[in-house]
Amino acid sequence: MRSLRIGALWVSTSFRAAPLLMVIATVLVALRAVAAPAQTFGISLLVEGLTADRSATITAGIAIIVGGLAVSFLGDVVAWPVQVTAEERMAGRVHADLLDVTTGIPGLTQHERADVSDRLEFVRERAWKMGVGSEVLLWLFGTVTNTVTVLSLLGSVHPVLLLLPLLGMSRVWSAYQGNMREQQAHEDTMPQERLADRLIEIAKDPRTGLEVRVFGLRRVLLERITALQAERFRLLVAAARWSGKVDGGVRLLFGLLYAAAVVWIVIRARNGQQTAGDVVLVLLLAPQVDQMTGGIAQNVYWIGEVVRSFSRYDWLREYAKANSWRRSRTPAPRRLTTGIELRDVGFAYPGAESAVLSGVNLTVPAGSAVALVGENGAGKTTLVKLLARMYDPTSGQILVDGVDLSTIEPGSWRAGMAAGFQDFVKFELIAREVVGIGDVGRMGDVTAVQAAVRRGGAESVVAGLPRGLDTQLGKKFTDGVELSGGQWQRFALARAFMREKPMLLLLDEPTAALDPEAEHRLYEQYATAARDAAAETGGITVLVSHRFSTVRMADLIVVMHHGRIEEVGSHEELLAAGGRYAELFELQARAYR
Ligand SMILES: Nc1ncnc2c1ncn2[C@@H]1O[C@H](COP(=O)(O)OP(=O)(O)OP(=O)(O)O)[C@@H](O)[C@H]1O
Repeated sequence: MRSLRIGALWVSTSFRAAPLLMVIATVLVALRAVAAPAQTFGISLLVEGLTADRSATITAGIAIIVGGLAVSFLGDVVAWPVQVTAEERMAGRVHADLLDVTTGIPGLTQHERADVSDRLEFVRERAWKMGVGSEVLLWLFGTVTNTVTVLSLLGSVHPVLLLLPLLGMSRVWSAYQGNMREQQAHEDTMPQERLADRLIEIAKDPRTGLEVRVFGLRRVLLERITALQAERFRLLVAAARWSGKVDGGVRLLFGLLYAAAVVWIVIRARNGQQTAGDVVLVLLLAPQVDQMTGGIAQNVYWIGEVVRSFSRYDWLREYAKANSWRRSRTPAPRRLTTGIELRDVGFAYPGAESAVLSGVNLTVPAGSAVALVGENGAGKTTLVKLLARMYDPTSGQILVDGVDLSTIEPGSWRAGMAAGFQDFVKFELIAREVVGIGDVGRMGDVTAVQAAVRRGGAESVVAGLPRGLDTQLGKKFTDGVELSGGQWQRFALARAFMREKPMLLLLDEPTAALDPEAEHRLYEQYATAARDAAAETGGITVLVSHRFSTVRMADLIVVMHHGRIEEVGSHEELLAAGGRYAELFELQARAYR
């Protein structure tokens, strides 16, 4: 059942990529596959006509030879460009499909589970092999047509000769076994390959270059990479040796049988049991059989690769379907009336044994700004990710105006959300796009982009760019401008402020690269605007910061400790309570005095 589905996926993807071209290519391939054996048959007719002096047979023979030649010529001229274009379309289609399926998965679980992310990586890396699917499909069709024609001709001379292609198939078997072994070796050495690649990246990436040099890691990295590669090559070479030996033996055996068949048919002809035309036919067809089985043997690898690639792609589609949160259909509310409530929320990262959050109970009223504080690893970012619904809680519920977040359609929930993170992405685009993508629908609206730049405090950065908002950012481009960490961060903030009145604004240390004063100014400015917007939409702001001068501006401060909520209240309430918050606040205040 699954193999049928994979076969159908292969054929349908090929024809969907270039329908007309594939139909033309299929017809041409069929004609070419029949042309060579037909010409051989024409030659045997010609010989027979000449030896028996039958002009009708001679004419038929010549007509078939000339027809075959014409078809081969036409096929050679037209088929090539048609096939190349179809292949290009197929490669494009496969990459687009793959990207569509992968980015369509709404959650992040697939990145957390090593087994899933390994398979995902494997699908991506080997995607180009699906891209040759149309070529292999056409080849397969041509080979089947060619085989049927050759077999009918051989069988018409003597059925025993059908053993020849049958035995030739042992070459296909040996090639298949060899390829399976080599493929297995490749899969077995994937962890070493990936680790070596990662270490190579660390060794040469300018972003890691600083630490690599400061700590003198070059030698350690090189030794690790060499050891990993040596281990990999050892396994790969062992597999290649095995298939070389088996295939060589089988080919030798086939060659001997082929020689015996030729001798046998000549003896029969001398005894008057076969005609001269038959001998010619076998002599000319035997190399074609050899070529055919050799071709199949060589291409078995590619058939296997294409089938394997499509079966991985099929797995990905099934995985995406199972993780598409299809049942989350409720549209997100357009404005919040009560707020967000976390009811006994617990969470463990996929594949992790211990819980990162447990027993989290919290009510965030609509229109309020809440700050999450706590030591490193307390679970603040994790809570933010749950609110963005990157994952669902492993226990408990998050209720949005009383509706379970896990039932809300993820796209509509995120459409009402804006976010800025500490580990923001440096999108190497044009400055105006770097900000504009914060609200794709208004990306082209220059006024909106300028307003977001103002809100994110990025005006001075834009003013310093040679072409202002039209400057290409990033050093991968010849005329691209590279920014400092803080300047990139201001752009990330501006991006977060593109959506003017979000229902949920998540700010997870998006100002960590700014100096405390700049951060304070920015939040003061932002807080006033947010209050106005919140009155209209009931929007909630969730802020994570280690700076108490910022945190104190929030309506509600949540102190987290070891994945639990320890204290909740306003700045004044928490100071008066004299708990962890008061202690941490005092520590930080003293440091600044
Ligand atoms: N993707 C992940 N997979 C497994 N564990 C994770 C993952 N991300 C974070 N953790 C673990 O979850 C715990 C909480 O991490 P989290 O990032 O939520 O803390 P945080 O309070 O935001 O810390 P910080 O102040 O350092 O940003 C940590 O112990 C961390 O090791």
